[in-house]
Amino acid sequence: ENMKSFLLVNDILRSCKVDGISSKPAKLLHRDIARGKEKVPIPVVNDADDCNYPTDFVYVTESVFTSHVPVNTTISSLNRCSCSGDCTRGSCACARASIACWYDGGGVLSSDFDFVSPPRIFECNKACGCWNTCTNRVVQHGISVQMELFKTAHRGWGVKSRHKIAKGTFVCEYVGELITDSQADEREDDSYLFDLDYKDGDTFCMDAKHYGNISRFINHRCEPNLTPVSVFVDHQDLRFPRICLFANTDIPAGTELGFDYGEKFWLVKYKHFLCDCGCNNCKYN
Ligand SMILES: COc1cc2c(NC3CCN(Cc4ccccc4)CC3)nc(NCCCN(C)C)nc2cc1OCCCCCN
Repeated sequence: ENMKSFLLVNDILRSCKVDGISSKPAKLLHRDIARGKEKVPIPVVNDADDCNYPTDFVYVTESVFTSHVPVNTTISSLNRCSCSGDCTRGSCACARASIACWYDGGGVLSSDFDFVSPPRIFECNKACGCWNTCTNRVVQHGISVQMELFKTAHRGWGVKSRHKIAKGTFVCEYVGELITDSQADEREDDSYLFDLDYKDGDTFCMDAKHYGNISRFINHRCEPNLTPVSVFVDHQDLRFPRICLFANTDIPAGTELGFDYGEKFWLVKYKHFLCDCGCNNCKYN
């Protein structure tokens, strides 16, 4: 008996042996902030302070409405293709509506994709003749990049990649509560707004404060590694583009993700705080 308990204690001591430097492991606060709603888990870690994981929002995987907004989602209004094989050729109507099918076989934007002024992408949809596996279907298959929600030292929560992300990879969609411009004008906390700038008249907005996904935690970067691209899938109502964040460069594992929030954000926020993105050409500090 003595020998057994000795070996047990010995085992325990060995397992919690402290190496030379006390490299405190990051505290895992939650194994999946999406609670299984995404294809991949999104763990929450915090080795910056004693805050718990965020609970002041509802995790949703697609944008939601809290009041009636007239979006045309009739299948008869959908432009569709009648491809039988793969939708990469110029003959695919959806690819043509996007100017070209910008995705390569692996679901990654081709190297000639214009990240400076990106074209709208019309993915193949529920009315198309092609297979669900066709090349022109990427954001509709959801998140496949492994990310982690982590507490930054001075910029609240942030999102980092858990593996290398190749340039052109779809990372995540900025989802939230779809509201009108005038409703947005009444929102006291505008920290999670995203304008769906559509020229002709009624502009809409997304507010990820109360309803959102992992994108709501992605911070601003003056040298962004993500670029928002407007994508249409199961409706083609141009007032409501799906804002999809794609890697605009190769992103090494463990790198914080960020996109350019733009002038409008900083016009409002620079009175309250300056940018702390740490990039060489930081524009707002
Ligand atoms: C801080 O960043 C943003 C603020 C925004 C905003 N702020 C208003 C300011 C006035 N108060 C007024 C107010 C103050 C206090 C109480 C109630 C109302 C209500 C909110 N309003 C609108 N659109 C609605 C108005 C525009 N239209 C009428 C010109 N869009 C915004 C987009 C922003 O970033 C976008 C990029 C960030 C991406 C990541 N999140």
